[in-house]
Formats: sequence, structure tokens, C-alpha cells
Amino acid sequence: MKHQIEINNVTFQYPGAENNVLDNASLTIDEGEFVAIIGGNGSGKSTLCKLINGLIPHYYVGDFEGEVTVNGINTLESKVASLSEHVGYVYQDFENQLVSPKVIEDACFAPLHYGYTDYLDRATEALKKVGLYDVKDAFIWQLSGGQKHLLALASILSLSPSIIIMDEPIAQLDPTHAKDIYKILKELHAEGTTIIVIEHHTEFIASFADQVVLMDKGSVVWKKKVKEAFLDVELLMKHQIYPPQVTQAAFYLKKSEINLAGQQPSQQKKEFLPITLTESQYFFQKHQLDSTNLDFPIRKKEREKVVQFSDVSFGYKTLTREKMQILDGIDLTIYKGDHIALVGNNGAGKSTLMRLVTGLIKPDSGSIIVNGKNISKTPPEHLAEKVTYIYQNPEQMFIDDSVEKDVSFYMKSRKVPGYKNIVNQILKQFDLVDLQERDSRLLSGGQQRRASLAIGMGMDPELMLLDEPTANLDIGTRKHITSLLGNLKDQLDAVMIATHDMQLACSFANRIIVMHEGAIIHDGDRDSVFQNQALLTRAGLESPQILNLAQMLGMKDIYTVDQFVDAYLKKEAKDGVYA
Ligand SMILES: Nc1ncnc2c1ncn2[C@@H]1O[C@H](COP(=O)(O)OP(=O)(O)OP(=O)(O)O)[C@@H](O)[C@H]1O
Ligand SMILES: Nc1ncnc2c1ncn2[C@@H]1O[C@H](COP(=O)(O)OP(=O)(O)OP(=O)(O)O)[C@@H](O)[C@H]1O
Repeated sequence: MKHQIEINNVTFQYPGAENNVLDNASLTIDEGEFVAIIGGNGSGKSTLCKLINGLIPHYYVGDFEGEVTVNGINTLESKVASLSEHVGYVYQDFENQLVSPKVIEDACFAPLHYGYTDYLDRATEALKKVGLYDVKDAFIWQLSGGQKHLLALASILSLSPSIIIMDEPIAQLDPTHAKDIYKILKELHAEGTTIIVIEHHTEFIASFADQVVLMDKGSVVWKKKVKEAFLDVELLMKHQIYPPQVTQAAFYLKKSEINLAGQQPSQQKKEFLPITLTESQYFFQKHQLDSTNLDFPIRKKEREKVVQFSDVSFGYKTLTREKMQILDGIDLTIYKGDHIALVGNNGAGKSTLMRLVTGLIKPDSGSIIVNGKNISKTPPEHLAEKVTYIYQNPEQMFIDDSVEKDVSFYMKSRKVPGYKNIVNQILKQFDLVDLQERDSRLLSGGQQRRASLAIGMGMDPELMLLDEPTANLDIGTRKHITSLLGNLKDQLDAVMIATHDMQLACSFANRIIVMHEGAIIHDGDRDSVFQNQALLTRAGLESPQILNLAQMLGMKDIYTVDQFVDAYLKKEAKDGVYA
């Protein structure tokens, strides 16, 4: 039987690159499959997908060998434009795909371009499908990040492709928007569309995909059914992939050979590991565990103040020069020793608040004091000596033609003493030594993120603000970055991270600030956030899976897989309940 997509022994090298990025890669995908492609940063996932819509070899004219057919068409003999009618592709940097000022115009663009007379009907249907019809007359800049992502999807849907590829569809989305995207993909899948996602979030894969493809060093290692894909936890971790938290927890407990007495017979099979919360129900023994009394630092009000917002309001100027109010009456003090996770839905105002701290934008009313200086009266370059802001889009930080030069440039401009000797150390810390000669702008998404973090940390700041530092990172690198940030805690006065990554918030932060519609609606420790369902719902947040599992089992103070496994085993040793 012919497969819908056939990639046969493809080897590819980008123009000017030294090594092959794809190395004899082969993969088949059948009509109607929902496939998730996993692999470490830079393993070639995006490159593999660019074979399917013909960008390789037609746009990236590198050294290409092998054969790719899509719906029976040999991509080498077709054009990207005609393949676009078969394959819709939402890129990692999807904002570049939005080409018209207004929502409806953007959705009409592709069908108009392809000469469809029913372009308006197509655009309307696509906008309805992704839930954007109500804002069809809005300008693109009025949309939130999540809405822009949905618009990029609508724009490709207007051509009714039989295959949809989304490269990291939820990397910068809050959990509510993330679920929206996956629900829409599920509906499209149910209608018969083949769905391919490149995804680091294994919990979404477990809930939505039916096939998983593992890539490493430019080759396809395997393609497996989702139920089987996450069984070899240790192998996956070597590839920087972390299976769902419930799977990890179950794996470690099985490894310790405790008798998981509550399991149903089918779950006692050696090869069974739960991959969703629902499947975990019988796997773990329901048991009330003692509080593990974690050493969790409590904020003390008398600590030194690093930043103080007093009744701050701010609005961006619109095209008509009116102000669009974003932040309203913000009071906030950041103390020395604070490790803050700033959370909340897309568009809540997190980036805006961080930009205000840097002095890049000034408040309309109220005052902001940073390290004793009023930002309205201090030039940003003076504030910048102590404050580093790492942008949400890493490309905004690249100015020279190599990673090494980019890192050096900022260190030099910040007059970091002995910077020449430290550059190598920083590159090593972020696993960038092999990439140091490469142009940062041509790196993969995850590699760019690492480079931007290296630049930021190189500047030796006292206060560090990071906007979505773990988006686009594979989970291994994410853990690495989290622990690096953890190590930095002692060197920095304070760190604030805007993030949708609740696992990061749980493992890193000693203070969580929740924003909603331009206001701070909560400020407290992990417990106060994750035990408060009304707050989670209002702010569109979702607890990490392991926390849900712990709550389901009546366990308290569990925020990470390690804590879960430790608490479970300790209880076993104490009571022998599971023996
Ligand atoms: N336009 C380009 N020119 C040169 N090299 C490139 C280009 N695009 C990607 N590469 C390199 O090809 C390799 C694979 O990149 P690719 O984007 O396919 O990886 P990926 O698995 O999707 O990574 P990520 O998870 O970080 O997005 C990386 O080493 C990357 O630096
Ligand atoms: N330069 C700008 N001009 C006009 N409006 C803007 C600008 N930057 C952001 N906004 C708007 O301000 C609001 C808050 O945006 P902000 O980026 O601060 O939110 P966020 O909480 O960081 O969201 P996300 O999680 O999506 O990054 C949004 O409605 C956004 O559209």
C-alpha cells in the first residue's frame, strides 16, 4: 500500500553548512494519522518536516539526496506553491506567516493568491473553525500571542490541506490556549486530516497523538504507537526527552521493585506504564501520605528591596494615538533573594511589566524604583548595568555573525571584567562550544534560546528578568537551564521569570505572581497558587501533572517527580504498606 508521506533515505546539508543535518532519514506516514515528532534540540525535526512541504530542496537549495513523495507527488518534481495545497505548515516563528494587517484579510490571503473565487467562504470557515470569527475585523497587533497562533493555523486551513504540520504549536501559550490548539487539531484529525506536530510536551502527545517518531542526529530512530513510545524512559532521557510525569513516576517506582498492589491485572504487566492521569488511577496506591515538610523558603518582608512599583499604570499608544490601557494600579515589591515566577494567560501583561523594570518603557502614572533609582529619571543604559532582560524571541538579541561574537559583544559593552577569559566558560555552560562559530540567526529554535540565555548570563547582572526562557527547549535542556538558574540564585539579587511552564515555576520559584488582565491577582507561594482551583481557572493556569496525581492520591507538598517518588518510597519503608 502506498503511504501518504514517504521519506526515503534522505540526506541533506544546508547551504554553507559543514555537516549533514539529515542523515539517511526515512519515514512513512499514513493518511489520517496524528503523529508527534520528538527529539532533542537540533536533532533535525524541523528540517525533516520541511521536506514534506518541499521547502527542502526548493527553498533551501543544499545538498539533497533521496526521495520524498506526498500524496503520490515527488516533491522534487513539484513546486512549493502546489505542495502548499496538500501540506499546511505553521512554523515555529509563526508571526512571520501573518502577512496582512487585518485578521480576515490574512485568512483570505492564501485562497485569493491561489485564485479561489470562494476565498471569503473559505476564510470564514477557517476562522470559525479556530474560534476567531468574532475578531475577524481586528488588526493583527490587537491579537494575543495565542490568537496569532490560531490565525496562522486558520490561514493554512483556508486551503483545506490534507496534511497539517505544526512546529511546536504551544511553546509560548498558556495552558488554556494550548488546549484550544490541540482540541482544534483533534477535530481536524477526526475529520480525516493527517496531523504532524513537533512537540516537546509529552503530556500533550500522550493525550492527543497516536504515533510518535523519535529523531536523533538527523535520522529517524523509530516510529511507535503512543502507548509504546514512552516505555523506555531511560533511553528517552538520553535523548533529552522526558515522558509524561506520571510515566516517569511509575517507571522509578517499578524500578525500585515495590509491589504496586493497587494495580489492575493488565497494569501489572512488566511493560505497562501509565501515560495519562486517567490511566494512573489504579497504578498508584491510593494513600494518605504525611506531609514531607519540604524546606521551602518563606518570604520575609524586611529583606532589601530591589524593585518597587507604586500604583503603576501603563498603556501602549495605538495607531490613532489613543492609549490602550494594559497595566492598572500595580503595586509590587521585589526583594533580594526573590525567585519569582510571573504567570498568567497570554496577554495578561507579563512582558509589559518586565519591560517597565528595564526602563525601556516608562509608566504613565505611579513610580518604579529599581536599585534605588527612579526609572523615569534614569536613562535605560544606566539601569542596564544591573538589570538584564532576556527577550521572549531570542533573535532580538543577535547582532553579530557568530554565537561567540554575540556573547562577547554584550559582555564587552557591559564592561564585564576579564570577559575574554569568561566567554569560553559561558559557552561551555550552555553547551554552545560546538556552535560558537555559527550564525546565531541560523540555529534551531532551541539552540537560539540557549544562545540568548548565554548572552544574558554573560552580562553578570544583579537582577535578571527572563521572558519565557524555556519555550522551544527540549525537556533535558529545560532541566539543565532550570538547574543553571538555580545555581545562579546565589550570584544574583533576584530573578523573575515570565513563564507558562508550571513545572519550571514549581521547581524554581519561591514566589509566584499571577497576572490577569493587566493586574496582579495573586502573590504567594506554590501552595497558595496550586491549591486554589478558582484562581487557577480564572488565570487559565494548570497544575503540573505530578501535582494532580499527588492530589488524587491524597499526598501533600509534592511538586516534582523526584519528590513524588521519594515520598512514595519513604512511606513504603515506614509502613510497609506496599510490600
Ligand atoms: N537555515 C539553516 N542553515 C544552516 N543550518 C541550519 C539551518 N536551519 C537549521 N540548521 C541546523 O540544522 C540542525 C537541525 O535543525 P532543526 O531546526 O531541524 O532541529 P530541530 O530538531 O527542529 O530543533 P529544535 O527543537 O531546537 O527546534 C541544527 O544544528 C541547526 O542549527
Ligand atoms: N508594543 C505593543 N504595542 C501595542 N500593544 C502591545 C504591545 N506589546 C504588547 N501589547 C499588548 O499588551 C497586552 C499585554 O501584552 P504582554 O506581552 O505584556 O502580555 P504577556 O502576559 O507577556 O503575554 P504572553 O504570555 O502572550 O507573552 C496584550 O494585549 C498585547 O497585545
